[in-house]
Amino acid sequence: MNDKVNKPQNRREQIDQIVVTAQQMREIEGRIFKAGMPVAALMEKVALRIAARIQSLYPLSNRMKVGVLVGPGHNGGDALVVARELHFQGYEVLIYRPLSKIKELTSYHSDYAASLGIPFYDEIEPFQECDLIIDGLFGFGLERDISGNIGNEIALLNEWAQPIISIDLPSGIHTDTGAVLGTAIRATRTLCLGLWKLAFLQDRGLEYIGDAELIDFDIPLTDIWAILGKPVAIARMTKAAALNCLPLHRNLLTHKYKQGHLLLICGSKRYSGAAILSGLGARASGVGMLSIAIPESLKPLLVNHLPDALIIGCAETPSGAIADLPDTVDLSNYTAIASGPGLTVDAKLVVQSVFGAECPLILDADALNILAQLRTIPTLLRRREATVLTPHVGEFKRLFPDSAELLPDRISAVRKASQLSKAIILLKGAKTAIADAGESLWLIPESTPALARGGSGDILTGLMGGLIAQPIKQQESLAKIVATAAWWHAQAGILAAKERSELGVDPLTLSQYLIRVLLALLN
Ligand SMILES: NC(=O)C1=CN([C@@H]2O[C@H](COP(=O)(O)OP(=O)(O)OC[C@H]3O[C@@H](n4cnc5c(N)ncnc54)[C@H](O)[C@@H]3O)[C@@H](O)[C@H]2O)[C@H](O)CC1
Ligand SMILES: [K+]
Repeated sequence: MNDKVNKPQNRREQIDQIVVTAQQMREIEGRIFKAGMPVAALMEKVALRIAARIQSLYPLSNRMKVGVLVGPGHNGGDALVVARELHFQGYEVLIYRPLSKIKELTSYHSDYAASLGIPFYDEIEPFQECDLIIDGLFGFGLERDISGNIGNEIALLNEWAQPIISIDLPSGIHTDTGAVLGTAIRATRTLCLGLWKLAFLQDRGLEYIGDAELIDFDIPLTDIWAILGKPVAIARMTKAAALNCLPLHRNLLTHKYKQGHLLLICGSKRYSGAAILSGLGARASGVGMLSIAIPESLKPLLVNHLPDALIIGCAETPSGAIADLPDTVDLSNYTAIASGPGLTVDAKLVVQSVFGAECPLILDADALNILAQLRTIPTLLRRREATVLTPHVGEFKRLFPDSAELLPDRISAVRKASQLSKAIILLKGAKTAIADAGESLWLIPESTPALARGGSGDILTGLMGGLIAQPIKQQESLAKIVATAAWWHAQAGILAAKERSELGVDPLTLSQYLIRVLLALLN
């Protein structure tokens, strides 16, 4: 066996990037059972790790009262094992079991818990005095809306103040789409079991999942690859994955012309700040050379803020937008071109003029709105080099109205648009998704609401353009480099929000925290 694959830190890094549907989880676990692992033994193994984690989060203190919600399936089985173990550790445990018809293995654990004298209830009232609730009603076996009495009791639970820890998924959340099926537990924290479920990467599940963490239970990588294949269709962008695409180490013999040359086309009289912000994002990327094409009248402003960039003054339209690039600009000089921030839709000609560029082209903001006014997909299909689009949902709907019908399932929507247009599409959101027609779909698992403000997208455009322009290790796909830029941008936002509060992450500050993220990675 290749010990590199099973070396713990490598294994855990690989596990952390994997995302599965309910069906894939079932098939992976089916391989484990087929290989001889008894279901009861796996439940015991998993649930003991859940119990240990809960005790570390909520150490026993003066007769802590813990309410355990037990559903009809193995999620309930897990919860019953946890209830038993907390009981033996001295917690005062109450069990809520609303359904009489339960799976056989779950019924054994239920009988044993009752034999220990743990009280059972079929209504939720008595749980109001609990210090902690453990939610084992439903896991990835939820098949339909939660209805009837359980739904009412969940609604009541959500109004109470005590913390709720959900096992595997918040009960009521669809494993794959993150949608609420009828009603759902609003968990303080969710302990996802074995492999990240797709719901954890969908915006919709966010407010029900709370803090998310993975409880690993040693699923062999070979069982995972056997079901998911390699490269996996959907991957979480993690620090380990990003490290390979970040400009952390430079060749000692390098010089500025070997570190890439980005052309940024941005800004207008109306939106001069966007040009500065995208320039700052590009500078933070470490790109060797940065050229910024802006309306001539903004030149003194840009030179003042970015003296290290080559500022190209362009002829202006009557509204103060870029009319066109000067004839002296030779697009073949650049290793990437990014266009969009602050352009306004009057800059139509210049955006069209770069579609022929023989280097990766990143389109954001008004460049996307201009593209949407043209025939989007035929225009993109004519490109011979990679095109990266970075729309938020509104821009996405204008660009790809058909694919947008799949929303709010963002993963399906962005994947379809990428397959139709052959472009790499980054769909912004609480869980940003990056789709490439042929490759893995990358998801950014963590972000912060602090980034939801004007200007942070301009930083991302510059950062991404600068990263793509650099000679990153060849074996990394462009989609992964795009995902790395989004991950880097989100990590800078998270770090800045931690130190300055969510209100303290203005785009200028954000650009300064980008380098802080690299420093943290290097130490
Ligand atoms: N499979 C394993 O080896 C392991 C599973 N783990 C845990 O088990 C659950 C998945 O268990 P499963 O029994 O398949 O599903 P659930 O526990 O989620 O139970 C659903 C159960 O309830 C029925 N049902 C579905 N929808 C509804 C509804 N709306 N109302 C009422 N009843 C409903 C359905 O028939 C199912 O039987 C997984 O999440 C883990 O927690 C172990 O942890 C690891 C090994
Ligand atoms: K649950």
